[in-house]
Amino acid sequence: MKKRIAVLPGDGIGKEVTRGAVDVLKAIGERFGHQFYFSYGKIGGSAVDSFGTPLPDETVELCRESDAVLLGAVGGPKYDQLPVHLRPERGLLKIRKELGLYANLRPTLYYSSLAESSPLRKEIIEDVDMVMVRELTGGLYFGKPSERSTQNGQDVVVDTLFYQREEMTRVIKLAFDLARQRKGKVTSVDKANVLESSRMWREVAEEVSKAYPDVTLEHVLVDNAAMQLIKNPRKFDVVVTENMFGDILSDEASVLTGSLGMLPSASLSEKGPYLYEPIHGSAPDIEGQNVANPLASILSAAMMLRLSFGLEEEAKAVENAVNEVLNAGYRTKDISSFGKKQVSTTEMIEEVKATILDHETILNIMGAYA
Ligand SMILES: NC(=O)C1=CN([C@@H]2O[C@H](COP(=O)(O)OP(=O)(O)OC[C@H]3O[C@@H](n4cnc5c(N)ncnc54)[C@H](O)[C@@H]3O)[C@@H](O)[C@H]2O)C=CC1
Ligand SMILES: CC(C)CC(=O)C(=O)O
Ligand SMILES: [Mg+2]
Repeated sequence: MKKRIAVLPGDGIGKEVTRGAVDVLKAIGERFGHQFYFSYGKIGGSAVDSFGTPLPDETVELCRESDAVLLGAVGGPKYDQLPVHLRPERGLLKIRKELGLYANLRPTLYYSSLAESSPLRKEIIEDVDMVMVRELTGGLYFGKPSERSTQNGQDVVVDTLFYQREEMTRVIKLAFDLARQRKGKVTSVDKANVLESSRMWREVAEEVSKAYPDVTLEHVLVDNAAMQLIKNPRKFDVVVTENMFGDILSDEASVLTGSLGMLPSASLSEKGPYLYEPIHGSAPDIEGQNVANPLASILSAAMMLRLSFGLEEEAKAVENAVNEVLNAGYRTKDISSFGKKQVSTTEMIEEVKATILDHETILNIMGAYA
């Protein structure tokens, strides 16, 4: 198979972890005989430095011409004082909008070998297997007006939460379709006791559910959901929610796996290309130290193999390699614990790659005797 992949490493540890996903995709290409062509583009602060904008037209073009997009992360203190339209995060929001990436899938999976890395007790997190479906191109992050002004001598500020009913319907439908392939339960998270947008969200969820009699729908208010995620996470299968709630709850959910550095994501659109990125940010506090966990980015590459290219066996090979490396005791600093082998970002990437390629050697040897 031949595929073109746009790679947008972005800023901070985005660059460090994206190298891992690219290396792993190359190893998969080598083992399974695929040709992946990588083209690099700028986004975020690095694009501001080179082009004076967080999302140059060239980058949008590159993504549109590609079969899939791999993104690192954007942002950093260097850019915090820039006017809003030049902030790195604007580049990320804009590429999501430009590519119509309305649904962001964030799976949270229990890794038995990482049980001791989570601050939560093993009995609570054991066997957690949920997917958060986050609406990605509407809500507060995109609402207009979003501005400051002065009224009667007072500084005032407004952000707008805007949704069209159809924007809610399409992402909620996707969540129901996903639940049908999984454990058959959708938890719709909102704040319908206060927000009109959430009352519409709840209505839409009820409407959509009529076409899915085999899927159970429950509504949970977002504050309660934040608590249940920590207290009783096994109750969740597919969680669907609007943009900002999903952003916040998915960082919280990452604690169930052991680290923010473990959670991958896939952003889906009507026509593609889809975009894959770890859920974490550019982590300026650990940038340049070669300690970032590359597994969220590597697991995002596995999602790309599965969802964009239909390469299930290859996706499993990546996920199995990650599991094997964790089972063998290799740990970046964020998931490290007593008695384990603490490794750097680059060493972790090498371990995953070697595990993928080792299997090729074993398969070749077996082939020779078949
Ligand atoms: N998708 C994106 O590009 C995102 C960008 N951001 C941006 O990133 C910058 C930093 O934001 P923060 O609030 O610090 O969030 P962050 O997600 O970058 O980091 C939060 C904490 O988790 C740690 N962490 C994150 N990823 C890790 C990894 N792979 N391995 C080990 N530790 C990891 C960091 O060291 C930090 O202590 C800001 O400019 C923010 O706007 C934040 C979230 C998402
Ligand atoms: C620019 C932000 C919305 C990025 C973020 O926190 C995320 O997508 O998780
Ligand atoms: Mg976030």
